[in-house]
Amino acid sequence: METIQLAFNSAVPVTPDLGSTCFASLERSGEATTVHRASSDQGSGSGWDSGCCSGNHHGGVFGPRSELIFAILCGIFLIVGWLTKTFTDSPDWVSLGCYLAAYFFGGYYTISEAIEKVREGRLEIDFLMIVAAAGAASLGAWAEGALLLFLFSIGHSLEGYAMGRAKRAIEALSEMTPTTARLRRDGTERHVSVDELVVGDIVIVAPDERVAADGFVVAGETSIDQAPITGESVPVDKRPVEDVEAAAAAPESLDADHRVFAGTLNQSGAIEIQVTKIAADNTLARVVTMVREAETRISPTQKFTKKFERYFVPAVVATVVLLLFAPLVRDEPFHASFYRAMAVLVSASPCALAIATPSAVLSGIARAARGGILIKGGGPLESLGGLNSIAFDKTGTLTTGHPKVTDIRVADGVDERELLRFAVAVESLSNHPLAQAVTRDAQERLDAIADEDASVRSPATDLNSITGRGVRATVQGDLVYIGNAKLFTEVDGPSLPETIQADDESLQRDGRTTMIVRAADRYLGVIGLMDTARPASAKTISKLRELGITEMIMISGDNQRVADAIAAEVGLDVARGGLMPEDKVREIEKRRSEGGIAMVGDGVNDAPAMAAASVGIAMGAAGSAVALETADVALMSDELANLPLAIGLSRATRRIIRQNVWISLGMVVFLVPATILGLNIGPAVILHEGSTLVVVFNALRLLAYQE
Ligand SMILES: Nc1ncnc2c1ncn2[C@@H]1O[C@H](COP(=O)(O)OP(=O)(O)OP(=O)(O)O)[C@@H](O)[C@H]1O
Ligand SMILES: [Zn+2]
Repeated sequence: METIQLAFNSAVPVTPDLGSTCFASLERSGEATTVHRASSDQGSGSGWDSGCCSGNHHGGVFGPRSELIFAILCGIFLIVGWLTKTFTDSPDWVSLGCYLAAYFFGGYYTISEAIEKVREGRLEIDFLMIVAAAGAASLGAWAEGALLLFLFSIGHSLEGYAMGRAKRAIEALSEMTPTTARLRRDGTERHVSVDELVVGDIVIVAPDERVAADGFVVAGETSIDQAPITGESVPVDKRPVEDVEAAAAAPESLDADHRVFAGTLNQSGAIEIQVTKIAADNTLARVVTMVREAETRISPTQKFTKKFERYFVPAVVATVVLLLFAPLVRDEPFHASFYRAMAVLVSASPCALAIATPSAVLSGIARAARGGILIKGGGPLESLGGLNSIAFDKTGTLTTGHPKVTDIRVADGVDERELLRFAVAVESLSNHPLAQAVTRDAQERLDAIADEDASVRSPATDLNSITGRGVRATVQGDLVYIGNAKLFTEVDGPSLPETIQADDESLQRDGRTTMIVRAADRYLGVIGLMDTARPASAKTISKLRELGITEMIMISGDNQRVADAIAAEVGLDVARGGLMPEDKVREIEKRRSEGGIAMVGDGVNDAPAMAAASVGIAMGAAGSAVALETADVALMSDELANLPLAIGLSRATRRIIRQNVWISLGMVVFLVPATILGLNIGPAVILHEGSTLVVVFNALRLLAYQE
């Protein structure tokens, strides 16, 4: 019976059936994926359905390792049988008994699998093995038959075991979340299952405990090891939010020092958190689901190998049938021809080829996930490894995304307080990073220069954002516009006065992002903001350059001067400023045609550009559901520093895929003529299985990939 253990949520149908690509599955089951649900009697072995040559983990009397143990028993009986026959005078039935036992243990899983596949109309290599072994027995060549079964079963149980390892590396992620939480409700504390938690619950997290739910801190201070989610090695400090209601209303816009994620490890302080996501919906659960889905997406190389097999399989079948007619042209008994044909079939079965890419993709994705990088399938993984250009968004990607108000230039005859009040009223409705900075800093300045009661402030209504330009809202009946100079060339009303224009330009020359404020027909002034480059950006860029990324550009909606300043600071070649989202898309497409290009953004307003790129990479995806869903590659941490790891790993994966394809094809190319010319089925099986194992273990090296 073929089973695969889905450690949890067995409703997720995501098991690639590598088997459907295997030779000899005389193509009745051409579908790409087949689902094998866990059967309840299975142990903990999260096997991998490498279908092709079985390779599954079978449960059984010895638990999840039964298949391997059976294979070993087969080998032992084979040796004992051979020794007694060769070196003792014991009666024949002793060695025959041993061989029969060897047949039983070696053939048990092979037969049950072959039967199951034949029922599904698939004729695979296990069936051939049985035929060959039975043929051997009927000719009295018990030892040879047992050797075949032994080699076949040991090879495939090892292969299944190895693939299970890669699979477990992913499943391990999901085991990070605790199953129970300490819930405080109605003044009492009790342990409940995490599935019972609802949004708004207060959960207590003790020191050295894993956080039970996604949420934000409402009491206590601590630092948290977020490595399971973001791959960051340094714990992140956490402190309570100031305004619980506001935090609950918009948990996604909270800073990293308030938000916590299920599965991360609390360090020394006890904290209370308010739950923002139910268990099934938390970041880790979503990541695990996506990683599982990712494994099933077919990569370009896999497409190629499948196509190859479509032509290859019929060719081999034809050859084998021809070989069966050898006695017509050669003087040899039929069983010799039959054996040769079987040996050719084994040799030509592209098991190694079928598993070459999926094993590497699986290991690569698992290794990336451990580093806080979610790669959504073999496609993105392979494209990521082949990149030579990367485009970056500016705000929140290369810069911290937390701009500060640095300058306030008031127009002649305007009271600074008026400018600030309008700005705060309007921008408090927007959640653009610039707006957040204005709301915070201008309010602070307002508090400093005019000790007024904030409640008398007139609120703004009807906020409209004008993409790439700014915002519009109504305050006390006045239409207020805030945005860049371009905005005011496009909207009705008086055009930009020269003084304002001069202020705007002088601020820009100092590398400031600027916003001009106009209420009704009056220009009130210009606000200058500055965002600083992330400390890690420059180092990351130079690492990427070392990795051989030749072209790196910045595409920004901010003005050209700011774009240039930041680009120079972090070491980018080209900066394009003043771009609308559609300009960004055009910029990407222009470069895409010259080869692969990735777009790195924070996933909020960069979605079109990310979609246009060969690979869309989102940063800070742990904090943004949208970024997590839409990107091809999601860097869970809000750090660019993981990008070189992602690219290095993808390159290594591509390299290993290439090696694997050569190894598997090479073995077929060698074995087919060799068996036609007389190589025995025994060595053919050893080499065939050997190449399959080499391919899988080669792929597993990726699990240990270091930057
Ligand atoms: N809420 C706002 N208030 C004032 N001006 C704004 C606002 N939103 C956008 N702008 C103006 O529009 C410009 C472009 O904004 P947009 O959000 O498109 O930039 P972006 O492409 O995300 O920028 P970056 O490349 O810096 O990430 C800003 O530089 C600013 O001048
Ligand atoms: Zn095989």
